[in-house]
Amino acid sequence: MTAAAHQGAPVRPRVAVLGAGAWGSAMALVLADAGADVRLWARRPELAARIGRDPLRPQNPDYLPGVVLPPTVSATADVGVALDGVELVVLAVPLQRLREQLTGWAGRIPAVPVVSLAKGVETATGRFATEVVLEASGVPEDRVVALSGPNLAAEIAARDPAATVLACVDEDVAHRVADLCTTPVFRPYLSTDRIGVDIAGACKNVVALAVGITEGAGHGANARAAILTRGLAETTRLGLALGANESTFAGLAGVGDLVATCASPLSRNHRAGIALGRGASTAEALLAARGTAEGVASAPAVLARARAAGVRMPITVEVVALVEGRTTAAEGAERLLSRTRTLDGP
Ligand SMILES: NC(=O)C1=CN([C@@H]2O[C@H](COP(=O)(O)OP(=O)(O)OC[C@H]3O[C@@H](n4cnc5c(N)ncnc54)[C@H](OP(=O)(O)O)[C@@H]3O)[C@@H](O)[C@H]2O)C=CC1
Ligand SMILES: O=C(CO)COP(=O)(O)O
Repeated sequence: MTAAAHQGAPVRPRVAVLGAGAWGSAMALVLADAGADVRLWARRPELAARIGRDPLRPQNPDYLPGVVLPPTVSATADVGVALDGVELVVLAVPLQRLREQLTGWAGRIPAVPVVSLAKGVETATGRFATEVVLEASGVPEDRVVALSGPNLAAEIAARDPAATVLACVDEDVAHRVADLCTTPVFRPYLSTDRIGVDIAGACKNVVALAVGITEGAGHGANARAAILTRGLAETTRLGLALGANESTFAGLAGVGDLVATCASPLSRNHRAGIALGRGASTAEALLAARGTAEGVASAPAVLARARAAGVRMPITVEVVALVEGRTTAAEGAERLLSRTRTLDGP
């Protein structure tokens, strides 16, 4: 027994956050505020060193400039150190890099709940985030949790109030994770629709690109609302075809995240979309995003998955054509407006 436990001091749970970008660092802050000792893994040793330079005031200037993390967050570039003795693992690696990281960590992830933060579709396989986690880590489905919702990292790091969804086929596991990350300003809701939450998160980045494109092309609030709403309709259609619950798309991970991402200048996908709408190339738009804009790589994979399932996603079709340099924003808008009349709803 430790000296602290002898003296009756509460033992803080230990958790690992693997990935020290904006979202991993912001979630490290949430988990520490909720009472955990957090090991934040950075892939670059120099970033781990920079985060921990003043251990009483850890900071990640690369991704959350100006934010002082709680002193119960420590950074390391050694994944073994990060994972030692933890009761929760949080994966905060961008989706296109997730499989290679998980493969490298094979056999090292302890038998605890594993939370996936990524929002996207793997280009090579068409797999959504928790599908990649299941395949690449071997962690059983009843321990894999998708966390998604309107959660712009900079606002979370500023301790502005937010809500999120924790989805796991085993609701008790989602409850356990919620116990570890609930704070006075961060409120998780629970779901058992893991795949629905994943689909909602991946597709909202594509819709955020489309809304940004509309904005960058100079169109107003009516056009943006139409793209957001019809983007949600096609996302819901894909979700239903892939076995998700319709209610997920009306919830925080669906419409909630769309509203936040499509309205906020903090969203990297939104910023990339605005650049594309103004005529920038995809490479220029990715620079304008200033961070990971998952929608750009994910859009073709979403479309491939939709086509395989026989689902129409006309907005995604136009985003893909623009990202691949095969059309302009104006031509895309014209095609969307002249489509055969259809019913409203998914
Ligand atoms: N930021 C946000 O507001 C939110 C993000 N998300 C999702 O979270 C996920 C992570 O995004 P976020 O933290 O914002 O990303 P950032 O752009 O802030 O950070 C990128 C992270 O990816 C790492 N990285 C880059 N290349 C590789 C590689 N080859 N292998 C492993 N790691 C690599 C970077 O490490 P290094 O510094 O060493 O290059 C860094 O930790 C995304 O799927 C995103 O959609 C979800 C909700 C909110
Ligand atoms: O997912 C997010 C907010 O919920 C972050 O959006 P971006 O990746 O577009 O910045």
